[in-house]
Amino acid sequence: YTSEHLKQPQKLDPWVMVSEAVKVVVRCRPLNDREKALGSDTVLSMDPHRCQCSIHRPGAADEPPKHFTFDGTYFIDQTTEQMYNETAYALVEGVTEGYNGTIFAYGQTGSGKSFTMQGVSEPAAQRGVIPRAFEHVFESIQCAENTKFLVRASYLEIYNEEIRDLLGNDTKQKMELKEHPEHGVYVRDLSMHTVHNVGECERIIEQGWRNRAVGYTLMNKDSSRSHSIFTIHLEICNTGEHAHTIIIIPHSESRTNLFNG
Ligand SMILES: Nc1ncnc2c1ncn2[C@@H]1O[C@H](COP(=O)(O)OP(=O)(O)OP(=O)(O)O)[C@@H](O)[C@H]1O
Repeated sequence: YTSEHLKQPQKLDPWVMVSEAVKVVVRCRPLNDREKALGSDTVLSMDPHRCQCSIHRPGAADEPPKHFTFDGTYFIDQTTEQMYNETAYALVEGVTEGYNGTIFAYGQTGSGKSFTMQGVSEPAAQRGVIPRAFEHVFESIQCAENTKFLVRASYLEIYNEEIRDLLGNDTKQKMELKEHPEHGVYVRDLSMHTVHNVGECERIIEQGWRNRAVGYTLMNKDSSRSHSIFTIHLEICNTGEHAHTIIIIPHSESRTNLFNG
């Protein structure tokens, strides 16, 4: 977080919510060119061993910093590779064993959600959580013996509190949210697409990305209204178990090609 974020303290409140099933990690991005040009201070420091981050009030050197503790802290010099290996790896591995898992990126516009989730192709250590999860799932499937997997993907967008199927025949159609007594909340008639390899996953996510509502990159009221959920559903044949991982993809129209852009 930079001094600009501190001007909106309500953005900092709901951080600490840790239980056995939920892990919260925080990542700090470097100052961007605009912030450097404005002469902004870096107000955050991190102690990775204590998983603690400290925020200093800009221009108040005498004031003690405020400390917040997380399950993991990633400062500007740490990579998505490191973060994936330490936080996401076990969750995705669990999915291939029949557990559900969710990776959720939360943060103010421009804070680095897309950078972390979709990532960049170069350097390789900064490839995103999503392409890493695809590779991880298909590698695990190939290594599994005596087990067959059916992998399907769905992709929806919530915009202005309306749900749309980004991979459906009519991507403008408003979808209905339903609740099943056993399986919980689901979107009726959401399309599911079988995928056989990483390349197919990447193509399908690109296709959905192009179908998203546009015009909400800037830090304005519309930005917070758009959320999208990409889900990989894994059906494991020999046990009859069903599992799925849900990956929330942050909104951004600035990246036209998720994996090569
Ligand atoms: N860890 C990082 N290292 C280097 N650059 C980063 C890092 N995190 C983010 N950036 C850069 O900061 C800018 C904003 O990041 P990004 O687009 O990921 O934000 P966002 O949270 O997805 O924003 P929005 O909600 O508006 O879509 C981008 O130019 C991105 O490349």
